[in-house]
Amino acid sequence: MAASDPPSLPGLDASRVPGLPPACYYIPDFITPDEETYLLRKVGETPQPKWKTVGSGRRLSYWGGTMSKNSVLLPEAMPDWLSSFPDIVERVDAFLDAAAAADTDKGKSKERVLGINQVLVNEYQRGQGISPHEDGPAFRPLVATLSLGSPTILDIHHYVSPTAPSPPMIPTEGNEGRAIAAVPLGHVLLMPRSLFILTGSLYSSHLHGIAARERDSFIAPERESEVPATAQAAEDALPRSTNKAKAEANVVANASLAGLDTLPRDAFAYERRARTSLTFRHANKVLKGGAFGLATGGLRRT
Ligand SMILES: O=C(O)CCC(=O)C(=O)O
Ligand SMILES: [Fe+2]
Repeated sequence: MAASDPPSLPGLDASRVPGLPPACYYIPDFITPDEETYLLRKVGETPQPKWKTVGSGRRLSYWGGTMSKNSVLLPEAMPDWLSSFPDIVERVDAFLDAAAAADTDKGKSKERVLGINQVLVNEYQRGQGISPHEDGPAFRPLVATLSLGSPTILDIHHYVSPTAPSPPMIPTEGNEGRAIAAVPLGHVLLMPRSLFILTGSLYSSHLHGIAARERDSFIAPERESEVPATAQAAEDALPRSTNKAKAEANVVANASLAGLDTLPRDAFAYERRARTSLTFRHANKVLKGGAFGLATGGLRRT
């Protein structure tokens, strides 16, 4: 597999988010509540100088190394809290290897499907988001994101062709001026402890972002069958959402994978709390020679 080829993950077919371009996958409860608490505590212990504040105040930190100006990873050892207990880096890598190995050809390959060499931690306070962006060609076109602390909704955006007739657009930031459609292509509900995997054309020719807002409302896509009569009692017990709430709610493409399809098709809302995400990825170019290479290679830290 060339570094730029999206992997095939046949073992994850049942977790593929329907109704979106190829491909993204949603795995609920990838870690336990105890592991979530532990990881949040360790992120909270991050020394101040390791944080970088960006955008509307969101903080981020890099583990495993930082990228040089010319997109080369300047490697550093992964901390124990990501590599030993919990063995989260190995767990994500092994999970993806197993998903690819369901395809017999790929099973013979010794190369890891992702081969995590960097973990990006994003910490969002209530109301903060991340503007639509691509993760870019410096990384293998497969990323896995673990969510901690609060649910959120991730939006998938698409570019509009410059010849499209007066499309509604949103301002672009660093996307070579390409216009982005104002209305996202789709939404994915990211619950705490879930793993979200983004690859293929969703990685390489779409954008993703999180709207800066304090509450999210969402609804499952239309279902083929109506709620069966036997579910009526359960349905009556729940507050019904108004038509207005339904019209304003984000239709979340992974509703069935997140277990929402067992509920009446109502609009749900929640207040966002602080959320931390851990994004596992593979930088394609890594500086060889560690500190020596750094001293002699003339690479500058970003
Ligand atoms: O917080 C997330 O789930 C997404 C983070 C992200 O897309 C990024 O940092 O590139
Ligand atoms: Fe991203």
